[in-house]
Amino acid sequence: MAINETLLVTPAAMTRIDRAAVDSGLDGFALMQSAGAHVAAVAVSQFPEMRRAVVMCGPGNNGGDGHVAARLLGQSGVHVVRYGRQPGPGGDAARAFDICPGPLHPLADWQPQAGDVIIDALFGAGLDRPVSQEIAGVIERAEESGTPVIAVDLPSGLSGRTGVPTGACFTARHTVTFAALKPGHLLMPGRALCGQTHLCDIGMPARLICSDDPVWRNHPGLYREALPAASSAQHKYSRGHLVVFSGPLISGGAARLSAMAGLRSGAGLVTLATPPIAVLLQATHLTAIMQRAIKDDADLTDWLNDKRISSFVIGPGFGDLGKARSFIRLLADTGCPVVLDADAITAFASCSEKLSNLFNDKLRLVLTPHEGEFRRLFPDLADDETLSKIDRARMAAKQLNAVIVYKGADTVIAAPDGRCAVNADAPPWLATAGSGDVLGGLIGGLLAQGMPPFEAACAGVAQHGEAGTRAGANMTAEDLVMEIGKPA
Ligand SMILES: NC(=O)C1=CN([C@@H]2O[C@H](COP(=O)(O)OP(=O)(O)OC[C@H]3O[C@@H](n4cnc5c(N)ncnc54)[C@H](OP(=O)(O)O)[C@@H]3O)[C@@H](O)[C@H]2O)[C@H](O)CC1
Ligand SMILES: [K+]
Repeated sequence: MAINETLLVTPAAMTRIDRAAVDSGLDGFALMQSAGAHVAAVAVSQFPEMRRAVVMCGPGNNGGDGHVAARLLGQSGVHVVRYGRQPGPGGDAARAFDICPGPLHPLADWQPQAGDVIIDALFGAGLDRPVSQEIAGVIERAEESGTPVIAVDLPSGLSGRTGVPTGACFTARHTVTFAALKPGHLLMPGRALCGQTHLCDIGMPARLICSDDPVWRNHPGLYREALPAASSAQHKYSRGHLVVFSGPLISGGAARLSAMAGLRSGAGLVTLATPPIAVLLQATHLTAIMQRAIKDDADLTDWLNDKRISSFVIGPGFGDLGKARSFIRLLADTGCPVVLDADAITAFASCSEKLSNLFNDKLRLVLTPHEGEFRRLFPDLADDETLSKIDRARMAAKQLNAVIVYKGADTVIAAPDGRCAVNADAPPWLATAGSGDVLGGLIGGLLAQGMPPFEAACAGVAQHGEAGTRAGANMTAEDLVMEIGKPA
């Protein structure tokens, strides 16, 4: 018996798991009884002031969980009213319906009353189309009346695969789900529509909660063993040398944030490669970070003969898109890991194939696009509404032979071999100017210390979130940088 807190299981995979459980001799009805009991327990504990449990039941097993919850709530003295559709004969849901006393009213009859709490057991993993007009009307009434909703497995209307509603959708205060989370519980807007998600153990054996195409919640198990270990035998060059490219006079701050983040991540040295015109200005701001004046391709080619450089970050505040493209071509020839952010991503807008040819020797390219930058590079993927953010990131990673860090409140990290993680632990105040520059530098610094790209990206995203949490609301990107590398 278990839950898996780090594996994300699609609704289709969860259906296969359910089937495997029953095939292996487990009692499907017992799983449903346990699911319904967890729902009832959340209702009672979260809404002690509840006057009426309004249990809305759909035709499938999600509805079955609802009938179980209704029966248990009734037995514990809660006033229960049930709405919805009777399940077809023969299955577990029919059994749950049969043993739950009291009438089942047509859904459209529900009129909100003070003290109502809705238990939404209309659709869960089986949702495969937009909800009907009738249900959309009920959802609207629930919203207008402010009636709190507890969703069973998923808020009805939300795709558990994509995290995007198929049409109208409940907004839940709590969602009670079972055995493992689905992508839709973490991807936006799904995570917000779920409210607080409770992952409950219903007795599914741990050996069955698996996937042949795993997507993970970002967690230390993905990168812990690859983290750089400080040793007394090291000198500064052996701890890695990160180079960050600075833009012109007006936008040099972004590269400074990246450089500081790289240094705080543990890299031994960080050098800003700065256009000559901005060297003096940057020098007034820098202490531990070194500088090298780099005017053009010739300067850069000359410098790149120095084999003590370990990784590069280019893009934050860089400005000149043509220059970015030609610099990136030169960086590709070094064989070192490279992080492309901001302007370095935009530099390949609608011509991502030019980039894919440059880094196809081994995995050493990391891109950190936000939504707009991703769309610029991959307009077809961004516009394909059948794809989830996970699908998009994975396809982009494959196309470019790169690790894609598709940023947002639900940052997705994908590698070309299909490895994929969703980060859901960053505080909302990370969405602030300069925060992305910090992330790029942090990942660049971990790469400089020899971490492989997927692990460096997962660790960088996690450490970025942890630093944000320590820095607190209203932090600035400067505050964020100073929290990197501090103990949790
Ligand atoms: N994870 C577990 O271990 C357990 C999960 N349980 C619960 O089971 C549901 C999944 O149950 P399932 O019967 O597979 O699916 P649903 O109840 O979500 O949907 C049932 C059918 O509804 C139809 N459908 C789908 N979308 C719509 C829509 N928009 N409008 C109308 N009808 C819709 C569809 O059937 P059709 O024949 O009409 O196509 C669905 O098949 C899971 O979410 C958990 O709550 C178990 O109880 C315990 C174990
Ligand atoms: K539901």
